[in-house]
Amino acid sequence: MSRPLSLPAPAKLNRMLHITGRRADGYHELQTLFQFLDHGDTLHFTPRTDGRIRLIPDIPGVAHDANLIVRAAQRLQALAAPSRGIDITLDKRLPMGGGLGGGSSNAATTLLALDRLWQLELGEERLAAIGVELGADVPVFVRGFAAWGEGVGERLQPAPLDTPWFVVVHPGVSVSTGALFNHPELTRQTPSISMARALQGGRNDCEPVARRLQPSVGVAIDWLKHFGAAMMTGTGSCVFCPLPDCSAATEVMQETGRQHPQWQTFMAQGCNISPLHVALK
Ligand SMILES: C[C@](O)(CO)[C@H](O)COP(=O)(O)OP(=O)(O)OC[C@H]1O[C@@H](n2ccc(N)nc2=O)[C@H](O)[C@@H]1O
Ligand SMILES: Nc1ncnc2c1ncn2[C@@H]1O[C@H](COP(=O)(O)OP(=O)(O)OP(=O)(O)O)[C@@H](O)[C@H]1O
Repeated sequence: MSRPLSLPAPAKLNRMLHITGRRADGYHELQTLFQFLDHGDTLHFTPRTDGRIRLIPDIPGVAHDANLIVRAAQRLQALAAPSRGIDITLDKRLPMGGGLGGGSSNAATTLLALDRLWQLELGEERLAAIGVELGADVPVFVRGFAAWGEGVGERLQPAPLDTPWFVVVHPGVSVSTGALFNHPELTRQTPSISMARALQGGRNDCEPVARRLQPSVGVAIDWLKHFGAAMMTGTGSCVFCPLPDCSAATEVMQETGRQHPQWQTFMAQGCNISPLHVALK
């Protein structure tokens, strides 16, 4: 059997996130700065010739056909010869529903991997268009550059972000993206700003509602604020704090582990080119 193609599915952070409006279909218009982390899941792809799509292992609580990896593979299989199949092994490291975009990143890695392995040559624009139907964060992972995102996050332009180290905390609870976006107290009318202004620093409009829905999110943000400009990513529940270098991040991580052993904590560096795209080069 041939060796599998192994590719990363990195996490993303929303370095700021403003909600500027709500579309007729209920989705919210955002302005956000996306950045990748050099930390995430890994997927291993081995082609089959019998048209089967297999995922090993399935994610507990996520039905096979609901898994974004399987859905991404099915979308591309519809554009390929019917004999094209794939075995996909998933090493999951990212907490689910944590605002790190793990599911979207898994889907994007699958789209780029199968485009290559099945020689479809669809290109990133087409893959991003397929991806946005799977999840609002898929396009940024397909494009692979740190970005200023508008619309629902699908209108992207490169953003020259700084690349600090981060300590990321999952405070042991999850925030439902749907419940947060439907909450009556959500700020939905932040005036639009320029990317240049956003790069000077911003907030996450989802934070106050996330604190209400899951008070542990607020505890984690307030803890990390002792060390730097901590905030929440996406709709939570993960929170992050930028630190100047690896040793500062190590210290904060160790102190967090001592004081809050119940939280899941990791550290990683921000990257403006996705580790997926580096691996595919
Ligand atoms: C908030 C972000 O994390 C920013 O990066 C993403 O936009 C969320 O993306 P996601 O988790 O892929 O979300 P989706 O699976 O597309 O949407 C989940 C649900 O959240 C709501 N939703 C999502 C994104 C958005 N811009 N407006 C919304 O109102 C919708 O009710 C939707 O049914
Ligand atoms: N391959 C997958 N990995 C993770 N979650 C998946 C996957 N496929 C489907 N899902 C579903 O998607 C939900 C959201 O997962 P994900 O990890 O992307 O959330 P998130 O980090 O909050 O993302 P976002 O920042 O886009 O809101 C999960 O709770 C799960 O039910």
